[in-house]
Amino acid sequence: MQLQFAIDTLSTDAALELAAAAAPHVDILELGTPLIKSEGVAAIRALRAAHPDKTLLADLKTADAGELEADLAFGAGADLVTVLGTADDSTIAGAVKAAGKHGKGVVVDLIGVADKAERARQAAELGAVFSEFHAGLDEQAQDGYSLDTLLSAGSASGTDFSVAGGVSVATIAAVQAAGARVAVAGGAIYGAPDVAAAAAELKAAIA
Ligand SMILES: O=C([C@H](O)CO)[C@H](O)[C@H](O)COP(=O)(O)O
Repeated sequence: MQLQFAIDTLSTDAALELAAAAAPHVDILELGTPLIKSEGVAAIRALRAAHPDKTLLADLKTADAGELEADLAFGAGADLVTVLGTADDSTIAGAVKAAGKHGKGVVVDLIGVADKAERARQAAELGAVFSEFHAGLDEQAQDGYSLDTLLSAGSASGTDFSVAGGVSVATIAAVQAAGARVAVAGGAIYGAPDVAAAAAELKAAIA
């Protein structure tokens, strides 16, 4: 299983600092949605320049104009982009078309999707490389939130999937046991006092 670091910061400088510390211990560097909204695709160019050989995921969470938005991010150096599972099939298909042009890939983010397993199967048919079983920061803050629901749905989907929703050192082994292709961790890394050590600890837990 791969480890993806969601860099949910607001400035490119902060993202570069976090990425430099965590990169040796993670497989995928994710430019978080807040970062891309704050800094634009210039942040993708900066991370690409600093990490020429690392897999970069731009968490665009595209809802419309899939081909246009994906093309922008791939052109700036992203290897993977996210499109919302709640978007129209044609939006996902458009992003997949752009991915084909650049030799890159699309991840479908299932945040807010009721039947995540079924939508993941549809996303695979539309050409997504995998789907992200995701509970966002707002859902995580609600009473009774549990990662287990995401893990069961991911396993039941029969697709390649990632999991995001407050993954931590306490839960990452369960993510791996559920059969995920990628575990996504944001706050557990960028919120730690020692970012490099936190990333290394997560990686060691799934080695
Ligand atoms: O995608 C995310 C969220 O919607 C904010 O943009 C996070 O990157 C994702 O949830 C992973 O972060 P943690 O939940 O803090 O691990």
